[in-house]
Order: sequence, then structure tokens, then C-alpha cells
Amino acid sequence: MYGEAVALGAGTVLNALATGVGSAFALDAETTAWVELDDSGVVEGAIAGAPDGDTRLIRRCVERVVDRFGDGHGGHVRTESDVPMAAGLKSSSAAANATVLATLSALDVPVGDGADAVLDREAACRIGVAAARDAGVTVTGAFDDASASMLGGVTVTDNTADDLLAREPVDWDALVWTPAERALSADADVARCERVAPMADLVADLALDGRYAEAMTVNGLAFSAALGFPTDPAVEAMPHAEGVSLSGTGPSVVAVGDRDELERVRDHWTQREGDTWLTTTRTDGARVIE
Ligand SMILES: Nc1ncnc2c1ncn2[C@@H]1O[C@H](COP(=O)(O)OP(=O)(O)OP(=O)(O)O)[C@@H](O)[C@H]1O
Ligand SMILES: O=C(O)C1=C[C@@H](O)[C@@H](O)[C@H](O)C1
Repeated sequence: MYGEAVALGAGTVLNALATGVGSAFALDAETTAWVELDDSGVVEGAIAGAPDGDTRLIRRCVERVVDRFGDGHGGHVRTESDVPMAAGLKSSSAAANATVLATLSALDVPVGDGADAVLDREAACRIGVAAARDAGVTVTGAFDDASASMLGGVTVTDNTADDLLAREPVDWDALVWTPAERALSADADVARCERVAPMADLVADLALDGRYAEAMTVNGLAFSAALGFPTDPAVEAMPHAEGVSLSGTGPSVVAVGDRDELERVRDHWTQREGDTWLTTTRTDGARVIE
């Protein structure tokens, strides 16, 4: 009983830590999960390149799918990822979505919009969100990040109800800067984020109006200030990018817009320590590998 699936990392339009409403867009950065089920009743996990990595999230994803669709199975889950962990690029959502889809595939449960499908990808995504809450790796459940990773494009969600408010395809080039430091979402200063709630409401209005790039720039200024990250990378990008923001709870910064203009931003950002790379948005989302 074997399954394999891929899900995407994402960047932030609106951080949900202030009000519960959030927005994110899928990036071309993939996490793959391999799941082998057996009759052991115990789930073990491994993360490629991180022998001491915290596997609670991916093990809990397998357990939740097995509880609902399996028969007391245990087994083994392994992930491998292009998405750096705890860097603001939704590594947890990508790992959860890939693991949920791979486990469903191992159990031969069809996912999607087809006539034989038992659940659609949005419902599969909610299983991963529940597992993230169980594992304590999220503040709000991060349905914004998880839905972007699973469905592709940009999504706007109300994480207090796991409600999908909007979803649109977006076709942008994106520039990502990831410094070496790491910031776990679960450790973020939520009280500081709540202080910028009026700005978060404004960002939500802009996003629901389809003005995603401007929304993310306002988000970046507000949440960089709240969480204590520098705004210099955003100020360097603003003359060239359509939008730029601190992503998630940091420390990565993502700019979107025209590739030639983003190459000019790259000239600034590569002078900083850390990794800077050009990528694109993705509209296809997560998939099972048959
Ligand atoms: N590739 C992976 N395989 C297994 N578990 C992972 C993987 N990536 C992340 N995780 C889990 O998610 C946790 C990090 O979650 P966190 O929300 O802090 O990071 P993030 O999703 O990258 O950040 P943000 O929500 O700010 O974008 C890790 O401690 C680990 O438990
Ligand atoms: O843990 C959470 O609830 C979240 C973490 C960050 O990625 C945020 O960007 C997201 O909106 C919510």
C-alpha cells in the first residue's frame, strides 16, 4: 500500500495572525511525500536532510487519513522538499498536503472533481489543517497557506471557520530572499500582530478587491513592524516590484511582478546574506503521483 504526492510552497498576501483572515499564493517550490502503509498500527516519519526534524505533523496527517479512510494501519512517511523549513514559505502546509494526498493514494481513495472522487482537494486540505492544529505547528490553522499550496493560485480565507472566501489564478514572476535564520510560526508574537489588525482589515479589503500585489505590500510593512523584521528589502524592491512582503511569520521576503524588474531587485537582495532566487507562481496546486 504505497502512495506518493507533491504539494507547493507559497508566499503571503495577508498574514492571518492579526484577524484570522489570511491570503497566500502558490510558488513553484515543491515538497514530495512518500507513504507506505502496513499493519503495524504505528506511524513513523522522516524528513530528507533533517534527521532530527520534527515529524509530528506528517505522522499526524497519516493518522488522520487512516482514522477516516483506513483500518488501523501504521506505516512510514518520508518527505523531501525544495521549501526551506520554518522560513515563511509554508513548508508545513506543503508537507501536510503532500502527506495527506499520498496517504489517500496509498489507501486507493480517489481525490478530485471526478465522478468517482470520494473527496475534493479542498476537503483533503482541511485534513492537513486539522493535523497542523494537532501538532501545534500553527496559530490559526493556516488554511490560507494550505489552500494556496493545495489548490494553486491565490486564495483568501477565514481561518477561524476554515472558509475559502476567494480563489484566483495568478501568473507572476516572484523573487524570494531567505536569510539563514528560522522562525517557527508557533513561536510568533500573536499579541503584537493583533495590534496591526486595522491594517490587516485594509489588506483583506484590497485582496478581496483583487488588488493582491498592493495588498501584500501593505501587509509586509505592517507585519515586518509587528514581528520585528527589517523593511529595507521591501523598500529596495518597491520601485520595481508590483508587490513585496514579509512572507508568513518570516524571515523570507517575496516580491512579485515583471521578471526584468525583479532581476533589478535581485541585484540588491544578493548583496544580503542568505539565498535569493527567482521563481514563478503556480496555478495547478498539489497532485498525486500515479
Ligand atoms: N518537509 C517537511 N516535512 C515534514 N514536516 C515539515 C516539513 N516542513 C515543515 N514541517 C513541519 O512544520 C514545522 C514548521 O512549521 P512553520 O509553520 O513554523 O513553518 P512554515 O510553514 O515554513 O512557516 P510559515 O507558516 O511562516 O510560512 C516544522 O517544525 C515541521 O514540524
Ligand atoms: O500559523 C498560522 O496560523 C499562520 C502562519 C503564517 O504562515 C501566516 O502567514 C498565516 O496567515 C497563518
